[in-house]
Amino acid sequence: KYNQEQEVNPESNPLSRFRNYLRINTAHPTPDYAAAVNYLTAFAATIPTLQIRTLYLTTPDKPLLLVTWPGSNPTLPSVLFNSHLDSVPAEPSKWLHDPFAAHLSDDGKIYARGAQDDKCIGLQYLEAIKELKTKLDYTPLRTVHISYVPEEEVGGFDGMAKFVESKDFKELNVGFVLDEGQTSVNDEFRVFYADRSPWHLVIKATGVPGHGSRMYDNSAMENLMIIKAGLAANSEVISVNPVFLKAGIPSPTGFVMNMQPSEVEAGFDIRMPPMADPDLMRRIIAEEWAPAWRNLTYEITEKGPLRDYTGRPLMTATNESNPWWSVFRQAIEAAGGKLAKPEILPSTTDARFMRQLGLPTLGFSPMKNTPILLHDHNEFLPESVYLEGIKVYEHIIRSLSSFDGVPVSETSK
Ligand code: MET
Ligand SMILES: [Zn+2]
Ligand SMILES: [Zn+2]
Repeated sequence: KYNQEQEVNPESNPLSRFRNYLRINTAHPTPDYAAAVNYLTAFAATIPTLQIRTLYLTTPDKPLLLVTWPGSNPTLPSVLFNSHLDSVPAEPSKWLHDPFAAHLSDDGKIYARGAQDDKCIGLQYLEAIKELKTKLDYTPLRTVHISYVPEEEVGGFDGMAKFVESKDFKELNVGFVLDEGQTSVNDEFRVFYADRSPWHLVIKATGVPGHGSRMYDNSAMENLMIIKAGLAANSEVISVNPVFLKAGIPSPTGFVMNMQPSEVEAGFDIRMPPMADPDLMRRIIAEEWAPAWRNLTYEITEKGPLRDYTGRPLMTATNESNPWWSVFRQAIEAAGGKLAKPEILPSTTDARFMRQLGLPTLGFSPMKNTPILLHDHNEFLPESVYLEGIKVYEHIIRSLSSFDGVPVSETSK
């Protein structure tokens, strides 16, 4: 039965399946979730014993696909592998190849939006299970779940945030989670024990309007310019990046040039590492970046949790106190891989919602010797890296799902 797909389409192999998945346009603002879910469902259905369910936690246009490989001891906590269905948008005119054509270059690179972030892992999970099941006839001890969630790239609020609150999630009895990670530019795989939490900050300056030729104090532009913003070098510090500016008085030919505006606005993407003190940050914004005495007002939107339900920073232990950590690390070694020192992810993933529950969650995508192109133009993944990733997941899924150690329910510290 598992050869059904090959019989229907003899051309079907891991690389063609990956490229076909990449051709489904799930980029915002109009992600085709239904097509992605149908595609993954059709492939998962070719692998024996997999159970497939689609959940609707918000509206019918935002499905969540759940694939389950039942373990021989279903009372043990399960292992969850997560990936998101959606992608950030792409600007086709700035790419070498159509971002939704999954073009294969002569040197073996697959170009597509989502190639690294994170359609690779979504299919690699299934390919690895297919190998374990159909070639090795392996049966897991613990149940293995794969979740394909919508809306990660817009904050996860209609996706993973709803899922972790659901009865369906509780019934999975999850003990450990692997979610997406990031590319490594050298020969070591990277692994992430925390994310940074995003804040959106909009600062609005008002000031005295006036003739474009005058040099007076307290203009809106001058007030905005006093904002102190810095660029961060690594993921352990708070980063503040300006992402938009709104200013000027529009005219039919562009902007009025000889009037100084009375209002200007700037938006910042702030990323808070898990140890950051949110109260201190709020105070710095209020007192130093947007002081009212300079006619500055501001609005902060905190896009997700910084602490778990017991008040602790959202970090997963990567030492002996977390038995899943050793199992994971050994699996990478068994696959012939080297692991870099665990890091905080500079960006943000749905992992934060699972860490908030106290679930040990690592961020990992098996991509090495590859430039970091997430959210960038010309995102690509070499075929060889994709195929090696399947082998790595075979080791990981096998090790985690056969781990018979005492599950620790509260291991995130
Ligand atoms: C705003 S929530 C995070 C969305 C996306 N994964 C990012 O890191 O930018
Ligand atoms: Zn991602
Ligand atoms: Zn992303």
